[in-house]
Amino acid sequence: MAGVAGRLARLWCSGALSSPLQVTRFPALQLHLCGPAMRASQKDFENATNQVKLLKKDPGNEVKLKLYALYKQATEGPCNVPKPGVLDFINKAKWDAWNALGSLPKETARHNYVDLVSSLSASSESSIQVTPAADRKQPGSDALVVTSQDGITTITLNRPDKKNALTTQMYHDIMLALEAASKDDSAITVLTGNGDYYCSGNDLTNFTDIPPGGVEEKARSGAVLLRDFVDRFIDFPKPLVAVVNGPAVGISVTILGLFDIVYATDRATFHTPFSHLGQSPEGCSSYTFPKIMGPSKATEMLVFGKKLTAREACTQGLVTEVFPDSTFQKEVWVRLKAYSKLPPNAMRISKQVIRNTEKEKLHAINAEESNILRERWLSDECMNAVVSFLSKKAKL
Ligand SMILES: CCCCC/C=C/C(=O)SCCNC(=O)CCNC(=O)[C@H](O)C(C)(C)COP(=O)(O)OP(=O)(O)OC[C@H]1O[C@@H](n2cnc3c(N)ncnc32)[C@H](O)[C@@H]1OP(=O)(O)O
Repeated sequence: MAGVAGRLARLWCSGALSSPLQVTRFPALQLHLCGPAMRASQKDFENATNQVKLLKKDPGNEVKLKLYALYKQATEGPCNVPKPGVLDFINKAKWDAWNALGSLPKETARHNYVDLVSSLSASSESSIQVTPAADRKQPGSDALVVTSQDGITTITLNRPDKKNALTTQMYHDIMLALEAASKDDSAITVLTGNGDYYCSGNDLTNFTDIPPGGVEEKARSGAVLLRDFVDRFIDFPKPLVAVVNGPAVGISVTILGLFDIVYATDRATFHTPFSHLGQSPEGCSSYTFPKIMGPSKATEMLVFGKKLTAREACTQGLVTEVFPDSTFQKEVWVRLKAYSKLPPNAMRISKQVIRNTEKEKLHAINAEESNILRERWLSDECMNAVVSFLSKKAKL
């Protein structure tokens, strides 16, 4: 290793690697330096298919047909299915678009698809980063989108119409995404939301899916899920950043105490209405919040459900920095891209030094909070609050 590093250092100092033209003399390096503009890899393509799901603006039928045709050509080759009947308008339009690509090679179609998606992302003022290549299994549904670029793996909650409320499937998918991110080659991992909310917390309809074992069984499995979920945040080995793009509620707030950095738009609010819901704190907040902001401020939030503005949360240490909403995405991602270029092993080790002494304690607190919540979920107070929300009588 030292030999390779030394040789590279000498080459760098001699100027041999300073010009992009000269890089072509080093094929192994060229592999790492060629981006989508030169050749769209399978990873770029997969990532583009995920980016499409995050477009904010509907690109219109013509572009959607183009995307469809290029996708089919890239994955299946030239059109190979019978032409639909004239009255089957939609399928005929799709067939025509695909068929029009003739014998365009799969690789060219893949490249054109990536280019098209990239131009749409740039023009859609998406709040989501443009993100190629992610070498990972994608989650089971579109409600979570995982992308990787510039040394940053981004996990995006993508249920904007439900304010990014967390379904049971999403808890599982986030755990899988964190597991993959802990092992991938990114330096930093980000959790963020798509749309006007960061996250409205636990999806209250999760409570309606009662298994054959009844509500006790439901509460037991919920507590196991909660404990596993929070454990992943406690153990996450790399710098973990929350990009809080809007209001945050419930568990999406409590776990912020386990993040290394929390950036928030000035539009964000932080709300943990556990008493209103007949519930009790989770995500280790019964420990991290008093530690971060002192016991009485923590009590205002966790017991009395006081909603904090982003600036208040920053003053109290829960948020690292607040940005004006108009420049939030731009400023935050520029900052994170710069951080992601720092030596990843050093960052990982420094995080461990900061966090490891508390890990055991946090696991014990998580176990205790999950047990207490299991009881709370069976209480009349909690059941009434959930029924009230579901019957549209109550909102926070
Ligand atoms: C297994 C682990 C368990 C961990 C324990 C976790 C605890 C928590 O997270 S407690 C916090 C639970 N969250 C809430 O109580 C929030 C409930 N939601 C609301 O009070 C409001 O929806 C709002 C304040 C978040 C937003 O209000 P508004 O801007 O007026 O928007 P709508 O209410 O019309 O919401 C749009 C749409 O989204 C649905 N929705 C929002 N939040 C949730 C949620 N948490 N669970 C389920 N559904 C949610 C809402 O019902 C609307 O749906 P449609 O009516 O179908 O349009």
